[in-house]
Amino acid sequence: MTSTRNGIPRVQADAVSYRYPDGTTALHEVSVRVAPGEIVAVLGRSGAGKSTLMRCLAGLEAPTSGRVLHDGVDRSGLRGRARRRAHARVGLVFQEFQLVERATVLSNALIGRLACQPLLPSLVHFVRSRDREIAVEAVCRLGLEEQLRKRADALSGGQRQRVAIARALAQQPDMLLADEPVANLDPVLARGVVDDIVRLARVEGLTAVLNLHDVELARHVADRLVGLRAGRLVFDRPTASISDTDLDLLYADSARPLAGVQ
Ligand SMILES: Nc1ncnc2c1ncn2[C@@H]1O[C@H](COP(=O)(O)OP(=O)(O)OP(=O)(O)O)[C@@H](O)[C@H]1O
Repeated sequence: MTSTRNGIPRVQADAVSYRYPDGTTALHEVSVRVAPGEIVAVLGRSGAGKSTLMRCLAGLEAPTSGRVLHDGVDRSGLRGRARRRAHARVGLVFQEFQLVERATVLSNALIGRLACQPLLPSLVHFVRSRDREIAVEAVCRLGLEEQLRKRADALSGGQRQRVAIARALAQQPDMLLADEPVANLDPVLARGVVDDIVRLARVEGLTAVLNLHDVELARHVADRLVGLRAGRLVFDRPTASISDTDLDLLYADSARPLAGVQ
């Protein structure tokens, strides 16, 4: 458990359980706290509940029981503009990039700005010059200035994911949540993109929570590792304190006992 100087985590899950409509319970009373500026990687086997936890932390799903607090506040009751503002504070990056393929890099980044606007201007795609500046700056920070006017479908996989990160940064979030952000990329590109996310998070003082399949990469970049197994929290500790044995047990066949892991 990590707390900030004033004791309030950037995001926390308190005894979060999540059950899908078909009855699958994906999370069982998971509690996690992430301090401002902290880089946390979520690990676990396929089906362990990583994406579900990410979606709960992002506020995209409401827990079946338990609660999620952002800066100490439960945002689930927010509606309208307050809700949009709250959502804009969390920048999301997904495996599938989710770009508008036929739009330019700049237009895709500008979508991040629309998330910060009141509903009406965003519906008519009204773009203020300040929004454009912020979007251009985000694209440049990802090293894509040469590609500003290119269409998203004309970019490589690594460049496309960088556009998705630029879109998230253009929201000027205080937290980045990246759910398998590099699962579609080769290992070298994957490392480059994750390094970019972490570098930018550190420079901007952003909190970052990453769901990563590559354990070594996670160990390399994260301050803390959260291990999930069959929807239950197995560990949540500083990276340096997680041993190979902890990781072996996290990924072991379900028939094997979990004794000794905490
Ligand atoms: N829409 C859904 N409806 C029903 N069950 C679901 C749904 N999405 C996920 N699940 C189930 O919830 C559990 C957790 O899934 P989740 O996607 O969170 O795991 P994960 O650790 O992210 O897996 P992966 O690494 O394969 O993406 C799994 O048993 C999965 O089958």
